Amino acid sequence: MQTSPVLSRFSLSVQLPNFPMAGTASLLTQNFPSQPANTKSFVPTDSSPEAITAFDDEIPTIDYQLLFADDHDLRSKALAELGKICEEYGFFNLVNHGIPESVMERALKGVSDFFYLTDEEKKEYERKDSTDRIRWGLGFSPGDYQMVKREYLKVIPHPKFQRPTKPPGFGDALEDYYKRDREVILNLARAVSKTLGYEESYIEKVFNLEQGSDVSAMNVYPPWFQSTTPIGLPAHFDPGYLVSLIQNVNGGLQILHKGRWVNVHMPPNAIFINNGDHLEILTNGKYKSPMHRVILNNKVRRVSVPTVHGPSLDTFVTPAAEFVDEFHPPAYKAMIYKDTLEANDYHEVDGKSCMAQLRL
Ligand SMILES: O=C(O)CCC(=O)C(=O)O
Ligand SMILES: [Fe+2]
Repeated sequence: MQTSPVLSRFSLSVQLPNFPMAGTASLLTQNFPSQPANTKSFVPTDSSPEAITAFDDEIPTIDYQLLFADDHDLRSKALAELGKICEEYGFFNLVNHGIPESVMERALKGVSDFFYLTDEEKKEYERKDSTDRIRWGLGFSPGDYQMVKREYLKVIPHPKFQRPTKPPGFGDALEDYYKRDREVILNLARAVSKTLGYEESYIEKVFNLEQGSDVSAMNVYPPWFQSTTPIGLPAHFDPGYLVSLIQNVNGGLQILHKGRWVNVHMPPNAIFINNGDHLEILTNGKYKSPMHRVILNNKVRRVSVPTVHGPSLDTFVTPAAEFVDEFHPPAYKAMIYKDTLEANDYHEVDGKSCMAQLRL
């Protein structure tokens, strides 16, 4: 892996102009009683320019086709590489995954268009209950609910996708992408099972993926949001076993690797994958879930579509016996997947993590 000694500084240097809050101004005067009461200890307290700098280390790449190659040697080599990356990094760019660029573009365009709807139109999806299947909302600055950093739309692609009905065609575009994304992730889970020494259906069975709970929290980070800090989404971990992410422009996502922040650069048409908390629990800490955050960029409007792929809601997630012995005692509490999400009030991506409660 090539390591750049050069710190790449985001050009914003925290001098964000006081642009008017286009499109969201009226929302800011409203009360959002269901916002999280706190953002826990993962919120970085230091958001000075130095604190948001990150390195441009190379992000590992996995060629999806090679994981399933007919050629035994090619396949074994690719699986060995996948295992090493899951253990040493916990994230990678997935290329050659077979999802047509047009499918990804259509989904991203749909998300972008959704966020251009009027506040009135979007408010139909404002949160009413923590289990709402489609939910739109604003992400705020830690500790300051006047300071908007991002807008999000959350949907549940699986087990039962309930499509947003506007703008026209958006639901279909999402459904198409989610279907293909899920296929890729299920195959990836098979490959990951093998890297752990199990038969390929291991994760599928132990997490009951037929009824697997997938959650997609689409985001837009417009450049005009007023900001005293450049953090668009505070540092956090994702639940689930694997998380997939696509975006419309490169840059903004940073991930913690070996104690330092790394800018996530994605080649065109790649899908960014990271281990989720529940893969970390299953492997008793072997395949760790990486901490990540989003830094605002005041030049571009960035849209991202992360999808958390999780066990079925009733799965009792516990470290697998194969990863526990007298030298490796269980490092995590066992808990039903739904309860871990509920303990977090379903705010999977708002700077909180179930891991704090699950680590022993
Ligand atoms: O927008 C991004 O790049 C990342 C979003 C994220 O981490 C999340 O939604 O969990
Ligand atoms: Fe995340």
